Amino acid sequence: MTQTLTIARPDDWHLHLRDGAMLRAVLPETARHFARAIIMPNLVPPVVTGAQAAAYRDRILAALPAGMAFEPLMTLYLTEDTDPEDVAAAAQSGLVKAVKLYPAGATTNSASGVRDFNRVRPVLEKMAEIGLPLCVHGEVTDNDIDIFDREAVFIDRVLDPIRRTTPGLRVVMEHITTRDGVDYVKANDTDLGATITTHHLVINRNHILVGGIKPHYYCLPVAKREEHRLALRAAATSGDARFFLGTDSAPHTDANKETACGCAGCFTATNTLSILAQVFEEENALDSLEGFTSRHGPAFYGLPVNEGTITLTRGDAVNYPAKIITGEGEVTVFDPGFALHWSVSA
Ligand SMILES: NC(=O)N[C@@H](CC(=O)O)C(=O)O
Ligand SMILES: [Zn+2]
Ligand SMILES: [Zn+2]
Repeated sequence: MTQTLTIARPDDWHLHLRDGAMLRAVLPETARHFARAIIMPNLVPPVVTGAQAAAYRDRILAALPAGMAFEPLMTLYLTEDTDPEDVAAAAQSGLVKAVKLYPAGATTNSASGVRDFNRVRPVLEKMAEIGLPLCVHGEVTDNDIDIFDREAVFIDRVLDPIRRTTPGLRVVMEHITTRDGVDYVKANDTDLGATITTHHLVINRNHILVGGIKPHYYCLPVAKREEHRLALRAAATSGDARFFLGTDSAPHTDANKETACGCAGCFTATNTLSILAQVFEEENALDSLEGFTSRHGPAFYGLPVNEGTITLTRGDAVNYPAKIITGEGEVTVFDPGFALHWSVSA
């Protein structure tokens, strides 16, 4: 018997599209299945102003192949020089749906991020006033904090104080990787949500390191112990609307991944929905998949659920390319380590 599942067309609430030739190559991988995505602003130079976001949005739409529909939901990269009035104008025009906080040095292209959180206080207060969400890369950057502890320490030292001193600020904890992140979200009823990636539901830190180093499993925040992966799977499949899909699909060329100092990021746009269907099936939670991929995110952002649908069909092994060819070089598609058997059709 063929099993099928039709759900509202998904959105991706955390996506890296890059620019130029890379953008042209990776955009169709997302637009094939997703109606909208929150577009991360960590280009070089970063997307800081409303004018830069408008120009980036135009470049994304120009890169979209004919016949494909996709709506980029733009974000601004928060710096210590960000002008609260520029943020407010970009939000009020409908162009910008969130502001992204990168602690300086935490991840790819975060050098222009925030060092002194007091300096962005006026922007955060303006955002709380107008209801514009803050998307947070939640890791401290202190040298003396172990990389596997950086998310939990960020929650205590940075995130919780920001939320306490900025009542009404709506926050998305991006790509949570720990039980601590799950618990923090669950302990707070209002103004807080979290995205969970596809790859953090599949890999733990052993996958990166056991049997040889696997650069294509290296991302930030780095995958943690198995108990944390299980906490993420429980949260994603629970039906709790505070948790929603942000793939964090983050293309880097193989040359930049397979090297002595490799870039962080997993490229999952191509096979995310097949992987997620399998994860939710394994957790006996296929009826919660639509909430995670298509309903909880729009609810948090105050946007309508997409009208279109996609259908997932369980059948023979699904074929997907091992690599995407781009004008900058090849990009390896995330390998979940098991055969996939849910295919996607529009
Ligand atoms: N997740 C990653 O490992 N990398 C992202 C940046 C980010 O989301 O932190 C990237 O832009 O490559
Ligand atoms: Zn990040
Ligand atoms: Zn990211």
